[in-house]
Amino acid sequence: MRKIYVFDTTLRDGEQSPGVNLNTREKVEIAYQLEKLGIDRMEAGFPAASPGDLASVNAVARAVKNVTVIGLSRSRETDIDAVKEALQGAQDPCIHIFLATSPIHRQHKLRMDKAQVLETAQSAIRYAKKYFPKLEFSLEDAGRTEYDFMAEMVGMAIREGANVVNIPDTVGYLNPSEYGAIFKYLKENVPDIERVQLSAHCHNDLGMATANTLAAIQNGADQIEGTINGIGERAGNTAIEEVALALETRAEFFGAKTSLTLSEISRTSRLVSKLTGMVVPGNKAIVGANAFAHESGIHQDGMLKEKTTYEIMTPETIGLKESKLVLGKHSGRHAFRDKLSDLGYDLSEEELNTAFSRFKDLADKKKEVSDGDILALIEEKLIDTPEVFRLQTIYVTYGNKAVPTAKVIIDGPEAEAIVAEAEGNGSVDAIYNAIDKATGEEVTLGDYSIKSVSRGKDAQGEVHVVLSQGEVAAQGRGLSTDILEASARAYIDALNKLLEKRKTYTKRDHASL
Ligand SMILES: CC(=O)SCCNC(=O)CCNC(=O)[C@H](O)C(C)(C)COP(=O)(O)OP(=O)(O)OC[C@H]1O[C@@H](n2cnc3c(N)ncnc32)[C@H](O)[C@@H]1OP(=O)(O)O
Ligand SMILES: CC(C)C(=O)C(=O)O
Ligand SMILES: [Mg+2]
Repeated sequence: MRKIYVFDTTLRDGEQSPGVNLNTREKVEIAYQLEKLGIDRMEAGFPAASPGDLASVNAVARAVKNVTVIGLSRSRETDIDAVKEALQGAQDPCIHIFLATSPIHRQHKLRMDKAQVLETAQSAIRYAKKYFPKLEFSLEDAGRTEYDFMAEMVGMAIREGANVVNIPDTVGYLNPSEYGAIFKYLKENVPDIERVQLSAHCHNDLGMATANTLAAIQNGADQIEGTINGIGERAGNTAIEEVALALETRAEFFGAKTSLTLSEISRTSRLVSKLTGMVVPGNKAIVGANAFAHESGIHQDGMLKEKTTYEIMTPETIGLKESKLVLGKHSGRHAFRDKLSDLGYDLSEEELNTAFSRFKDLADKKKEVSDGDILALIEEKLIDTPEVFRLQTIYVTYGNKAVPTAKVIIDGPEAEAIVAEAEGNGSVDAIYNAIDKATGEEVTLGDYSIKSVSRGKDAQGEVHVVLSQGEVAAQGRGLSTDILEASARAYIDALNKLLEKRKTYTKRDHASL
């Protein structure tokens, strides 16, 4: 299996993401984690950019031991001197010099012709080579550079002693076949090309960074450059984790591998996201929260029967504990039963069907149904009290300067709809007064409490009430994404239990008479 070297530039190109600014302590923390991940080379920053970046690169250079530490430099002696200073103390230092080669950059940005670009790069490499045995040279915007000029620049870099030559698609312009073709062309047309490693550095402007990087590997690239989570300038860089997992998962196709410790990927991703403040989208390949999560019933059923039906990689590979079967409105009975069994419930087919239909009602109202939701739903269902009264509808009118009113429609003992309206000193009080009117029962509210049983804006509220009537008391519980509805449900639940208890209380009383 061919080894592909990993050049991580999270701390340099990644930090160029608008809004990201890592201080020295944060850079060192990420650097230690990258070292654990097993990257081969780490670009720690651009020392000429600021004294702070120079100091950070130096701190990283002194901290990590098993990784080549790299500093970026323009083709200028002052920048090279800054890298020299920054990499003092590094075990294995390397300088990375770049100069743009495309006609657009030559004409508009550098205002140089081809000969000047060649000469500027050549003298920079020559100067840097006096201090750095290891040197990488990048042809910035190589992707939009003429083939023959690219070959000329690469040939010059080889003769001047570069160890790695990087062919960046700086603006993410190319497609995989075009990018792959560049590597093939250079391999076939540049004398002594085998004396250097060729590197791929892609940007994701058209969403093709990973595909382009893989195309480069297929066409002979020895090194890939990228960042964790694909962060970076504009739409970002190639996401290292994507390339590493593509090579791992399709090893038979690519015949190449990185030497990353893949089980550190998830941890590294979380750290980079936390310290850069760049949130990883849920659907991001490999490290997104949904990358190993399944919500649809058909997929969950497949997963429960055989994981390879819907997972081409295991979550354990990247250091996650397990895949997630998320219960939501698209879930089916198989996943629901599995969740209940995890929670310690073994329901009969009939109980399961009832619980499942209540779960679907809840799932229609909530994005994700949590374990807490399910426990509440099941426990509520298992208490087998006849529903003398059943809540149909509530309407509440509330204004901080008006008296709250509530209207309830309740199915009564004969399944008849009873309508009642009442006022109260709050919305819940108005609802409870309306229920009292509708049911004709005189009860005393002893206790009322409310708590959230799940998280987020669409969390379910669980209301507990205690009602009493003479010596008989009963507690009830109501669950809903709306706390007023949960309050009404709890009240009616307690009332039904109270009526049931009252029957046995009266019988026992009569028996003892
Ligand atoms: C594709 C990439 O990711 S390249 C890396 C991009 N990263 C960064 O730019 C982050 C760090 N940069 C910085 O802090 C600043 O740009 C500095 C300190 C490097 C330079 O700042 P300034 O001296 O104020 O110059 P400024 O950034 O405005 O302009 C860049 C200058 O460098 C020149 N330049 C650009 N690339 C190169 C290069 N590879 N080699 C030599 N000169 C270059 C430009 O032509 C321009 O020169 P000019 O001033 O003669 O017109
Ligand atoms: C500095 C170079 C390698 C770069 O980041 C790019 O061209 O994208
Ligand atoms: Mg870049």
